Amino acid sequence: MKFVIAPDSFKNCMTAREAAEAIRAGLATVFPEAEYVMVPMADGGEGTVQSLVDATGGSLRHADVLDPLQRSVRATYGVLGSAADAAAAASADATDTAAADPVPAHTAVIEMAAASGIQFVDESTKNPLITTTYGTGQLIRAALDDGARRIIIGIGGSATNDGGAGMAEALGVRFLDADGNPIPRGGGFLNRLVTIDTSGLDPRIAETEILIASDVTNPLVGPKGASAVFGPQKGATPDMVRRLDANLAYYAAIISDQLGLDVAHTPGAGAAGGLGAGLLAFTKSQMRSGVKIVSETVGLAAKSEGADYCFTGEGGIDFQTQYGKTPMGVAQAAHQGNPDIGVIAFAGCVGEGIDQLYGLGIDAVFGIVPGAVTLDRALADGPANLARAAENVARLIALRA
Ligand SMILES: O=C(O)[C@H](O)CO
Repeated sequence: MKFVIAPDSFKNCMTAREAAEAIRAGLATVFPEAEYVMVPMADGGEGTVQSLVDATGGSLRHADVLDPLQRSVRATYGVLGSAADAAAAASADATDTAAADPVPAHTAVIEMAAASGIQFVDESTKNPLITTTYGTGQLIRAALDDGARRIIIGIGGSATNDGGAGMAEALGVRFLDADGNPIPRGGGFLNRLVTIDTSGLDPRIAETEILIASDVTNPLVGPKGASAVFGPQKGATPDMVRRLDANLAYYAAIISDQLGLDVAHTPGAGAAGGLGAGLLAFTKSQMRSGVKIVSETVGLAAKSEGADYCFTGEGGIDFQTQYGKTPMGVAQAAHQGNPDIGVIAFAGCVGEGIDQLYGLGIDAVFGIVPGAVTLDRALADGPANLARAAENVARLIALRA
C-alpha cells in the first residue's frame, strides 16, 4: 500500500505537518509496512510558509520589518529547499519520503500577514486609513537579499488598505504629492498622489518572478472591492469605506495613466487591501490559485503516482471547499498523478453541502470529533481524534485490501 498524506493545518489546533503525522499514526496502526508520502499542504494563507518549508526541506528566515502601524517587528518567511537540501531532510527523517523532489532554486515564500497582518492591530488601534504594507515590501527585499529570484507570496488576512503602495515604497518606488514630496503611508492619503516615480525600484525586481497566492478574487474597487468588502473588518466606518474606495480608484487611475496598467478590476487585485493590485503594478507577478502553487511546488501530482489513497483535511470542510480550498486542490493534483487514487478528507467540523464535493474528486469526508464536546476539548484532542479517525478508515480499507 502507498498512502499520500496531504492535509492543510487545522486552524488553532494542528499545523499541516502535525496533522499529517496524526493521520500517519492512525493509518500505521493497521498498515505498519505501508509507504507513507508526507506532503503538508496550504492554500496560500496562514501556514503556507511552514508547509512549503517542511515539504521541501527548506529553512525559515527572519527579518526586522515595520508592522502595519510602523512599529518594528521580527517577521518570518521561508526559503525553499534545493534538491540537495531536500534529500538531506529526507535522510534525516527516513520515514518521510516527501522531501525528495527538486524545487526551483532560490525560491522564497512569504505570507504578507507575517508583516502586515490583522493580528498586529486591536479594537483600539485598527485604522485602515493609516496602516501600511511597507513591512511586506521589506520582507520581499530580505528575500531578494537571500538570492531569491522566484517568490511565492500568500496575500490575505491583512490590516491594510493601501493598494500595496507601502510594499512598493519599501522596494524603492516613490509616491509623490503635487510639491514633489512623499505622501504619508496608508490608504487614507492616496488622494494626495500626483506622481509615481519608479526610477528607484530595486532592479532585482525585474529579474524576479512573483507568484501571488491570493485568498480572494475581489477586484480593487467598487461594491465588491477591497474597501467595501474587507475594510470594515479592519476598522473602517462607512465614511472611511467611501474614502478608501475613492482613493484606491484614484490610485488605480494614476497607475493606468503613468504605468499603462489597468489594475482596478483584475480578479484578486483587491486582496489584502489592494496589495494584489500593487504587486501586479510594480512587480513581475502573476495571480494564481494558492493551493495550485503549493501543490506544484511540492510536486503533489508526481508523488501521487502509484498511490492507493490520498488523505487530506482541514479544520472545516463544507460546500465552499470546492472554491479553491486545500482539500479540493489536493484531490485535483492527486488525480492528475493517478486517476484511480481514492481521496479521503478529514475535518474538525463538517459543514453544509459536502455532497457537492463528491463529484469533484473527494470520495469521502469524515468528521473527526467523536461526540458533543466543547470547542476547547475538540481542539485539545484534535491530534488524537484525527489519528483515531484515520485508524478507523484504515480498518475499512484493510477489509478490501
Ligand atoms: O486581507 C484582506 O483584506 C482579506 O483577507 C482579503 O484578502
